[in-house]
Amino acid sequence: MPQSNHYSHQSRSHNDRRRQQPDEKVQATVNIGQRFPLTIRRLGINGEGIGYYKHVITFVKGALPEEVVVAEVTAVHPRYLEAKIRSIRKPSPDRVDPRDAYAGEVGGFELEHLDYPAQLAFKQDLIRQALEKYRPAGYRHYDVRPTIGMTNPYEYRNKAQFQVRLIDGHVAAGLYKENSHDLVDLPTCSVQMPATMTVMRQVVAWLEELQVPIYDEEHNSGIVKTIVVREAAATGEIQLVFITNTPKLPKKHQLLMKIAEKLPMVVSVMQNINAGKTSLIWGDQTTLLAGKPTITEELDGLVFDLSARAFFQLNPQQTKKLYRLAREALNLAPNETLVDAYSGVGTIGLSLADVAKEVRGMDTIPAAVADANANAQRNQITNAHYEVGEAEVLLPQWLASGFAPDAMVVDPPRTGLDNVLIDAILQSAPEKLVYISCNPSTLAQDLQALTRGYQVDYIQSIDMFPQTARCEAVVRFTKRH
Ligand SMILES: C[S@@+](CC[C@H](N)C(=O)[O-])C[C@H]1O[C@@H](n2cnc3c(N)ncnc32)[C@H](O)[C@@H]1O
Repeated sequence: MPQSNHYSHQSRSHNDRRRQQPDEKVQATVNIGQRFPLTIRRLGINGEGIGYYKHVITFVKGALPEEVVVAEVTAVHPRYLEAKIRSIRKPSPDRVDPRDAYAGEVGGFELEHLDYPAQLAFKQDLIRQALEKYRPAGYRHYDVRPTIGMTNPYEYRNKAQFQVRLIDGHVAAGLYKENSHDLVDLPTCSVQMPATMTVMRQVVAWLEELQVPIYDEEHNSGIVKTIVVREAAATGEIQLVFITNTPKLPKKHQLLMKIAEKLPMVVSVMQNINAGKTSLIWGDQTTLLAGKPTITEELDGLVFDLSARAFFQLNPQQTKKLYRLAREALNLAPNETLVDAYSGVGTIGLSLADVAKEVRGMDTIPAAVADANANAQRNQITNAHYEVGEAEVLLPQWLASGFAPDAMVVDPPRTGLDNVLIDAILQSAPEKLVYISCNPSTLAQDLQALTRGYQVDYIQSIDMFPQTARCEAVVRFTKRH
């Protein structure tokens, strides 16, 4: 789970400046291990409770607004403190017991102790907080709509990518503790689609039973490093990938026989070879062990063949809602051309191709673009085309060659839009503009620039990752005339 820094509501340059100016007063008066009572005022962008100890902003993991906790300092930084909860003197009425016992230990469960309606309110509020920090003209009038949640905010993730290690002589599969390589075994996981966990745990049990050598990071020995299980929600097909240290996978035939006999939903078994000590999970070479090389997913009538490395949104139920929001916001006419910028495997643009004259998209990852064009073909879509390149380079080139899009959807990574791209958007001024954001902070910054040429009609947040602090939003703009 990617983590942004605590000051991510502030401008990047401001943030850097603060880091270069140590506040010696804080360092001199506070020690690691020091304890004090603290009233929590709000949640930060990573879901930690925020309080002020002698005016110094203090981030307390697991604490909730309105709680009074005894905080114990775990890190002293030039301008802020990090702390853990020692005890809770006054709990929040929104505090609930997390379903996953390990929720506070590994990334991806930052809000599991917060009641779901309060999680949704937090995500709406994060956007408001970010906008207030930047104060773009007229921000107070923005219509920041209540976050669209899930009826069941569990069992939504279609993919489990778990590290495999030996712990006390037993095969464990799970996630690392934050900022470490200490593995936490996950026998259950409330946010995973149930079949992904059934397959994961069964395979782990067979690895142990057959005594398949498990990777040992310290000695760079052993073989199985990671197991990836992905389910196509619409068809129920599952792909299983063994990521290994060597091309050889001992007991391969026994494993494949057991999988064929006991796990009929697994229609694709792959092996990816990633040799040696490396921080990368995937290696370059992927081979087919059994079944077919892809699983078939469907989204709003479109079909996608997903290979092991292909990107696909992790929450299929909410992805449908997200793309419908984009469709409503763009409200395309049949004679309009659309740019799908930061297109990934083309799912947004392809889902809109039926209501557009032409879709052009781009992404920096060649494999994603190849998938996008293959996905277009697979669905007999002839008016969509994807190119490899940076949005900030390709869009100006397209404009220079006379292409004048009527509509544009941008879905950038957490870093937001490049300034050159913002200038190109303002210059070409497509009539319709929709921004899909996964980071309220950079969204707020980009809105400041975009409101030179556009007005914000509304900001609709949608919860793509319940139980986490991640926040996604769709912004609809209207061009200023
Ligand atoms: C949030 S994902 C969007 C994926 C896609 N729109 C979807 O719905 O699945 C952001 C994408 O932007 C791509 N990307 C990152 N920097 C880029 C750039 N400068 N120009 C174009 N694409 C970029 C990444 O490769 C990634 O696929």
